[in-house]
Amino acid sequence: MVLYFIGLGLFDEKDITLRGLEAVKRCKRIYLEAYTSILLCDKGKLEELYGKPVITADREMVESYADQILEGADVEDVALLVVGDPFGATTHTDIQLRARERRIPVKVIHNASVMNAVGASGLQLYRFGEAVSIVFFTETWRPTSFYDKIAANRKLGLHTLCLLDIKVKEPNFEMLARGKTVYEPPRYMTVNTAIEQLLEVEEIRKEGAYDGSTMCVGLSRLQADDQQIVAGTMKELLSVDFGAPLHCLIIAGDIHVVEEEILAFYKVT
Ligand SMILES: C[S@@+](CC[C@H](N)C(=O)[O-])C[C@H]1O[C@@H](n2cnc3c(N)ncnc32)[C@H](O)[C@@H]1O
Repeated sequence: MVLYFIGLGLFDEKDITLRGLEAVKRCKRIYLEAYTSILLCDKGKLEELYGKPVITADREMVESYADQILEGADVEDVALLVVGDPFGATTHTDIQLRARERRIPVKVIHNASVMNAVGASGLQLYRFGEAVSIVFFTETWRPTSFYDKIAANRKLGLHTLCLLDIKVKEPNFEMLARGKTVYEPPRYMTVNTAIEQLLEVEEIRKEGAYDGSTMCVGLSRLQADDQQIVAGTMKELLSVDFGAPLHCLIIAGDIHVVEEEILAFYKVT
């Protein structure tokens, strides 16, 4: 029997591949990785399409309770559905390794992923450096490891794909202090917040990795009918409304003449 990792694609229930759908129909148990799906996927619509129940697996379950998912996968097919591509920016290494240890065959059914932001932006894959994640700053936690990576990329003239934070299952700390566990609604980082944070870090580090005049491309809701791709300087993009989730950002390095022509179509108006 098989443990399937099945990509759901970038937007809604219609983006699963035919190969993915056939595999889902064979599976006895279907788990949905909750992390990005909370913002994008209507579990009810998936269940209607598949004609069977779908179990939400939060990150904790996927990472720490992989055994629950694997239980019985040696006698029946089990699927783990992941928004985007199963291995796009997350590798699910732990559950894969445990499946292999138990000699459960693993099959991956790929799909479109946030990595398609590269092509969608008109910038060229081979001119990209290391991707970074930008997480929400809090009063006490303002990690800036992305700064050095962006600086290194830009020194080499390379573009940087920035994945933006999603907060799921975040406890309300006031309630926690009163002994009650209540979760905040899920939230996602906008292109605007990402740029504000980036500029704040540049203001502190002052190493000139980028500034308000650095060319960027903001992308939101890729694959949706109302997807947005807008090119402009950091300062210009600050006032663009990118709409509903999800968002990501590309910080351009040196822009090739062909890339320039495509970016002109996406230029902020
Ligand atoms: C961990 S990554 C993506 C993982 C997913 N497995 C994949 O392959 O796309 C999640 C981040 O990618 C970006 N992202 C995902 N889907 C997107 C979309 N449709 N449009 C714009 N950005 C997206 C957001 O910044 C989001 O926080």
